[in-house]
Amino acid sequence: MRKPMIAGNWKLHKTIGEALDLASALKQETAEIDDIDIVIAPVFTSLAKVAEQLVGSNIALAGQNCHPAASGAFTGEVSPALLRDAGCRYCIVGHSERRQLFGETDAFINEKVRSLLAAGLDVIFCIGETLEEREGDQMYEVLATQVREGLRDITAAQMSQVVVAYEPVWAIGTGKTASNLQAEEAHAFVRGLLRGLYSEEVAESTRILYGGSVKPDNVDGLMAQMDVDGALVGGASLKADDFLRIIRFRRSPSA
Ligand SMILES: O=C(CO)COP(=O)(O)O
Repeated sequence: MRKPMIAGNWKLHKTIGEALDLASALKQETAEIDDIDIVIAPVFTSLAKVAEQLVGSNIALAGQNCHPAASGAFTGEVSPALLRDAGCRYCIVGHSERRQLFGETDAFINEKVRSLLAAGLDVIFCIGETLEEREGDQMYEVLATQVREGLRDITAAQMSQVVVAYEPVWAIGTGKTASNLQAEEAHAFVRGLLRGLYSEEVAESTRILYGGSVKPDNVDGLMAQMDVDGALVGGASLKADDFLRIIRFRRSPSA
């Protein structure tokens, strides 16, 4: 049984004060929840303060990005060890915004994954196709390449520290969620890739989150899909009420 994960990617939003307010509201309301992994990813400048606020909570902290190097002349970058030092347990890598807006390649993303794992952080590894790729029947090929290249040299044992997030680019910030069926098809395909690259055990134990316009009114249907193990939430994670409703998704009777 895979433990569900609900993660909030705050992207470039919120001052330190606003981040503390939201983290405090979430902490209060999730004190009793222990059957779901809850993660939030504020901007770098808020991490250390939010970490202090989250002590004693059920909420874990994630960085939104990192540089693979441990230290050095990399102006503007943050290393996995520094994220850990700031209180992070996770880091998001391979987000489509990083791939598209900052030109990140599969090879660079792979370097980050390896560096994060070596530093003892868990990885939320994002993949997803663009609308053009989907409509051009390239979706499966794109996902296969992203998984194979992004996870290159990651061992089966290390996969216990990796969560995959399927985020179709056309569904991010657009209000166009993938249908339950579209999400399930992609997730089942990704699980099949993990089966081929690793083993049945790795495929069955790795969590695959869905991301792209997850909202309170569509989370239940998505989470009812067999291969959807959680959500990576952007816009709706910025409001306590919405994010809490997503955390409290209704489980389908068979789940
Ligand atoms: O990119 C996302 C999470 O990483 C999804 O963003 P939205 O939920 O705003 O579509």
